[in-house]
Amino acid sequence: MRLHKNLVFATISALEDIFNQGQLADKTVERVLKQDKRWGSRDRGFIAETTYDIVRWKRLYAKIAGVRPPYSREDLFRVFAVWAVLRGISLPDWKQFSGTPVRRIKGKFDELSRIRKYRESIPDWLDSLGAKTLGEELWTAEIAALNQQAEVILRVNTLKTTRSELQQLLAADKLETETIKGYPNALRLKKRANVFASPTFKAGLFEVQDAASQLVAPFLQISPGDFVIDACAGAGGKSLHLAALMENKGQLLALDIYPGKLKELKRRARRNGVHNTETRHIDSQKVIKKLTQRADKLLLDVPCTGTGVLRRNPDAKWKLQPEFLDRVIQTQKTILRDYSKMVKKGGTMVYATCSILRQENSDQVQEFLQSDAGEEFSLEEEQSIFASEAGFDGFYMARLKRK
Ligand SMILES: C[S@@+](CC[C@H](N)C(=O)[O-])C[C@H]1O[C@@H](n2cnc3c(N)ncnc32)[C@H](O)[C@@H]1O
Repeated sequence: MRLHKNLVFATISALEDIFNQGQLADKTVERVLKQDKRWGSRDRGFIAETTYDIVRWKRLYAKIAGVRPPYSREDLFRVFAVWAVLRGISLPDWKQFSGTPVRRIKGKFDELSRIRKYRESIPDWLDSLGAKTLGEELWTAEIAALNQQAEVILRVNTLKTTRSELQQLLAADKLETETIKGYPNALRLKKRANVFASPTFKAGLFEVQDAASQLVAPFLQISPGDFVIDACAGAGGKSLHLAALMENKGQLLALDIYPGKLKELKRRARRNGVHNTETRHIDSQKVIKKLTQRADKLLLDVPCTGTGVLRRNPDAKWKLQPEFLDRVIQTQKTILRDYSKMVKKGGTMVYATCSILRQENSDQVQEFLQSDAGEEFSLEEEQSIFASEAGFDGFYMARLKRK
């Protein structure tokens, strides 16, 4: 592979914003990719994938390069050089790369690869917590799996098409896909591509959604005529799936504390041909109170550390702090206590996270069941999905029944 100056410089700018300005990796990459209209898909792919790669391996590469934050441009070029050397890419004779110690980089890599927190490029506190929570063996496998780049998985919008029809339409658009056993509405892209540019996406025939995430809506076991509440709906990834399973019948109420996310949900719902969904902004506790014992089915896809989705958000490894874990655990407790009141007697609730930490998952559910608010509930089924076992994102879901 030959390195092109403008692509490498664009990558360095992206890294500067992410590492030094604390900007989000996805938003930064999106912005940088708009800088030059002449870039083709391979150029864009290089910038996006290299940036993500270096974000993912930041601790390891910075240690090998011997640089510390805040990173100067020279530091970032050194980190970039480590990335290139470890991938066997020969460095061009630009002044930024002069004197790169290729043999030393390889030697340091071998030495640091023996220590998990460097090899997997994770903060000390997260490494200790993961090992304590999951046990050494599972954590070692899990963090390695969470450091792999996520594949592109689509969820077929069954309100508008079928899986085989979509597969054919995508193939006509040069997007080859394959089905995944055990995931009835999923298609895996054989080769990474920008699916959002496809007319099939614009026509609402699919959404991009990880296979593990596609298990959550069916886990709620909804029937078409149900009154369903998705209480932490965000921009509606799972609401759209719920609406499709409901076959546009019954009623789906999507709630969130951020009206901007609900606006995006409405836009996506229009594209998806969803007609049974209403959004409501939670601007006070009254919104929840008014819905007391109304829901046949309630989904609590609560805010969490996102430790199960590090494959797609590698910068979360650096943004996440122990204090955030404590705070989010409190938020989850409050949501479970207050929002569970919306479930009818005889109704069902699913509590879900994209975290692999027990503290946010089964511990929360057990504590809820033993509390006053959880008195009338019993646990019907729970499922922990690990990236190292399933090959998809890490997820947790528990289905509880109200007596
Ligand atoms: C894991 S995300 C939900 C993702 C969404 N269900 C999806 O599938 O795309 C959690 C959501 O909870 C929302 N949230 C945070 N605190 C909340 C609260 N107290 N009540 C309701 N929603 C809340 C966040 O804004 C965020 O959209």
